[in-house]
Amino acid sequence: MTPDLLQQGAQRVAEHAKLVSQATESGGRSAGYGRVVQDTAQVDVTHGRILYLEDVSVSFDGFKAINKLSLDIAPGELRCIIGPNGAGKTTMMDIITGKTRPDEGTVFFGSTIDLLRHNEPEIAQLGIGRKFQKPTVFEHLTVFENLELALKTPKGVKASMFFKLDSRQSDRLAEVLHTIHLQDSVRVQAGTLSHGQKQWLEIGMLLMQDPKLLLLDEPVAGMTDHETERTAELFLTLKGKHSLMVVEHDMSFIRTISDIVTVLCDGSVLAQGTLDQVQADERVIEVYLGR
Ligand SMILES: Nc1ncnc2c1ncn2[C@@H]1O[C@H](COP(=O)(O)OP(=O)(O)OP(=O)(O)O)[C@@H](O)[C@H]1O
Repeated sequence: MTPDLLQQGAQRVAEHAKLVSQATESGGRSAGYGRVVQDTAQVDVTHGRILYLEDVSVSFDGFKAINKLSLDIAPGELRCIIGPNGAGKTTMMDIITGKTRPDEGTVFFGSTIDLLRHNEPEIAQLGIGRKFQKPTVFEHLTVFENLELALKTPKGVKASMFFKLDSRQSDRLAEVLHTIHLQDSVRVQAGTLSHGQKQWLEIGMLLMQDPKLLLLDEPVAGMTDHETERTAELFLTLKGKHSLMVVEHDMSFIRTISDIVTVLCDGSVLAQGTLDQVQADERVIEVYLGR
């Protein structure tokens, strides 16, 4: 980890603390938004790690899908994960997000939050957002409505109907629209967007909740070359403000966005380093790149 990343992480925590104090002052509806921010502000990254897995294993019917997996991610880092089919990439994300319980091992968010003590909704609330491969936006709603919906914290239909964005949330929505390059499509029905635009909208919906860590599974699969380039720009914008774990098979995309690449194989880390380093590793060539 570089000193830059440490500094970015510390700065992010300070920004969150400021937001929390502002949200508490404004109260009312913003208290819902503040509650989410407060949860994420509690992530202790002073040890330079936002995510930490050690000796994690899980078996399905006797088959070890994850085998003594250890890895950590620094605050603000954009980590790329590659590996052959069946390497355990999805299972690793399932474990981090609470969808799958490991048989053994340690999974920490920051240095104090034991993720194995939390369920899926709690982990999302703590500030870990996940994007699956296929876009899941609300096709009959507009881009604006999709983003607005991502913020709706009040429970129940009636509360949801009368939910209105406060000025902080409106600003956030405008900022997210700009980040995902959809400001010109704000009133467009999501169902009419291109595949790439739908993916960006779904990422925008996650960003509305200001996650500390984003897990993205094959984000550019099915995208045009132009959309892939725009997605690389988007991820480079998010890096530093959020921590990202990106699982992807598209090597030219990985080359554009990556600092450190982790290669998974048979449920554990086979190699780690720059893309050039891992691509030159004989073991990696054998199991994956040279297939
Ligand atoms: N619920 C399950 N029950 C049984 N086996 C499973 C289950 N989930 C995953 N596996 C097995 O665990 C191994 C790892 O699967 P996983 O989906 O995590 O790999 P992956 O690296 O994401 O692969 P891909 O690149 O194809 O998506 C595979 O052999 C898979 O068949």
